This record gives sequence, C-alpha cells and structure tokens, in this order.
Amino acid sequence: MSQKVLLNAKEVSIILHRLACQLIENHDDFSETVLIGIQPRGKYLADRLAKMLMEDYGIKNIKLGHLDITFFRDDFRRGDKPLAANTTEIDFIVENKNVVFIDDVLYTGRSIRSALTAIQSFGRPDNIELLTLIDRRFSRHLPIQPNYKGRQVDAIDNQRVIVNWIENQGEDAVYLIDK
Ligand SMILES: O=P(O)(O)OC[C@H]1O[C@H](OP(=O)(O)OP(=O)(O)O)[C@H](O)[C@@H]1O
Ligand SMILES: O=c1cc[nH]c(=O)[nH]1
Repeated sequence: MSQKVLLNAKEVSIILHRLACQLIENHDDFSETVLIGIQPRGKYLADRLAKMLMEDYGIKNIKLGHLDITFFRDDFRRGDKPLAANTTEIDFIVENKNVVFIDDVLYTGRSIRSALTAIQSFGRPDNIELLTLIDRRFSRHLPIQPNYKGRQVDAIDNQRVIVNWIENQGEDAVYLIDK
C-alpha cells in the first residue's frame, strides 16, 4: 500500500491557525455562533480549533458540540457500512445561531447532507457554514461546498485521505493512501 504525506505536523498547525483566524474574522466574539464537530472524526478538529480559539486567541465562551449522523445517513439501512453510532453532545440552543459544521474531510458531501438533517432536531439555525481540513474537490455527489478549507486535494476514487491527530493516533498528519 503506497502512502504519501499530504500535510506534516507543522503544516497542520499553520493551517489550523489560519482557519481559526478566518473564523474570528467572520464570527467576531462567537456570541451568536456554535461549533459542531461531526462525529466521529470531525470531533478532533472541532475540539482542537475550539481550544486554539480560547487559549491562543482569547475568545471566551466558545460553544462546542458534537453531532452523530449515523441514523441520518442515506446508506443507513443498506448495510453498506457497519453500524457504529457515536454520541451527540449539544447542550446549547442552535435556534437562530450561526452554526459551523466542522469535519476533517469533505468528499462526496453525503456526511454533511446527513448532518444538515440531524441538526434540525435541535432547532432552526440562522445559517450553517462548513469548515473542513481537507477538501477532496471534483468528488462531490451533492451540491455542498466548504466555507473554510485547510487544503484542497485532488485524489482518485481508489485513494483515501487519512487525517491523524495527536489525540487518537499520536501525531498530527494527513496522508493519501492507495486503497
Ligand atoms: O463527504 P463524504 O463522502 O461523506 O466523506 C467525508 C466523511 O468521511 C469520513 O468519515 P467516515 O470515514 O466515517 O465516512 P466514510 O466511510 O463515508 O468515508 C470523514 O471523517 C468525513 O466525515
Ligand atoms: O478520502 C477520504 C474520503 C472520505 N473520507 C475520508 O476520511 N477520506
């Protein structure tokens, strides 16, 4: 299996700081904004960005949640994937808020489509944006695009982008692998 490093730890760090600054540019003190990490892998990126916003940029009271999309996927009853639900943790109101979905990779857009349905149970946000570390462009099945992206990647269908975080894999790095 061949493997190529797309981003090393230093590059991930630079990109995370840029994304944090772009969020601040658009969301000011975040008083009307909530960050939602899409489970399972968007959680790591969302947690990291929230920590950075608070500790490195002095933003107080970031509202951070995690959204499980398992039962909202369009392949849910098809048996295409083993079922492994995660937790949803949203202990604030999303009604009339600016919601920022956060995920590590945007590929077909189907996960984000599921998230758009799942969030409806929590109210009607004013608007929803999408932040992704990796945008696999030219791969979309749905008209969904990121508002904030770390790096655009061209990859073919039998390749996969893998995002590792210190918190789960012991390193910050992004790889492109041949499946
Ligand atoms: O835009 P999409 O095609 O939905 O792919 C993006 C999703 O894929 C990954 O999750 P996961 O590995 O759980 O899902 P996957 O098996 O569909 O790639 C990743 O963390 C995104 O959530
Ligand atoms: O390359 C891809 C495609 C979907 N999801 C991932 O995590 N990586």
